[in-house]
Amino acid sequence: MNAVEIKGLTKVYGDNFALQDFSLNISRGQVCGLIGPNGAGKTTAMSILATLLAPDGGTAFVCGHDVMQEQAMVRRLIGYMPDFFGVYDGLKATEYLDFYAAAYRIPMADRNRLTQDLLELVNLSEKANSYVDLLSRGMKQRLAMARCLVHNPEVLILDEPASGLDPRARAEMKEVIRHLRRMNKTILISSHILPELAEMCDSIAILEQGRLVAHGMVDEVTAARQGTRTLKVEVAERLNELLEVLMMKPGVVSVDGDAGWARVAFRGSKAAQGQMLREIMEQGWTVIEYAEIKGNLEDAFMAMTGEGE
Ligand SMILES: Nc1ncnc2c1ncn2[C@@H]1O[C@H](COP(=O)(O)OP(=O)(O)OP(=O)(O)O)[C@@H](O)[C@H]1O
Repeated sequence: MNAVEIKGLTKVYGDNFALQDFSLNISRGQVCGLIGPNGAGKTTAMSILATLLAPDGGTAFVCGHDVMQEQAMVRRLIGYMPDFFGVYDGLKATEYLDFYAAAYRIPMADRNRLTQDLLELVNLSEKANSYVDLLSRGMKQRLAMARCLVHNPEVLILDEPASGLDPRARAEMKEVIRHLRRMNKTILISSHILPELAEMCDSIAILEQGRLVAHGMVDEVTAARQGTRTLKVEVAERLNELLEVLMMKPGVVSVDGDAGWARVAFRGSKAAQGQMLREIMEQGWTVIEYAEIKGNLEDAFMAMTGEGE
């Protein structure tokens, strides 16, 4: 049985598909990186898995339990770290963890040891008596990570745990995640920072506009992406309409718009690339620039997920 089984998940807001027929399996003990640009649907997928949001279609199971039908069970099995969270003023780090441990009904006699162990795990022991609102951002993120571990969950759902951290704080966060991996936790972790995720993940799933565009072991996805080129298509007018048209063209993997130009992830022959240019010109666009954005693999990944320039 997979630790996470997502099948055909769909979530619609008005006429915007936050998730469209999204399927993903994660085996036990695996670390899966969920990559995508802003608005791709990562938080939506994670909120559904965390039982906090109902999908409009599809199913999701955590260790065989249905997130819609067996919410209490699923909540015991998961540790969820949201992308935004608050900390309480006037609580020290130990009190903060103790509060959450009490909420999970951990016996009082065990809580002292538990909070100490968790603080050690996230390398915050020396801040045990510091007020949480006075901790640095990186420390708060690590404390939040400790918080989602109080009930020793099987599966961790970490929504951009490294966002906004400086390189040193990111490295510390990575170390914590490596440690959790060694503890055989199943982890779904989202990020914009693919190279960092690739290092610590077994598999990678790439979401674009609510759809899964690639999924596999890190090496497989990396190899498959090597055949993908990023094209710059600059037009004089009607960019938004062009984005929609391009999305329908053969070979186009994803599209997003920038200041006056479209960034197109394209997989296909040079002839197909030329054909695409001919078609958009025939459809009335004045194309100012049509060029391949060169870069290394990491740049290509970043471009694919809307982060590259
Ligand atoms: N409550 C909501 N009401 C309306 N639209 C929403 C709501 N929540 C999310 N969306 C839309 O759903 C899409 C997916 O959003 P989501 O937050 O899941 O993306 P994301 O990949 O987590 O992005 P980010 O990297 O910015 O956190 C976006 O287009 C977003 O605007």
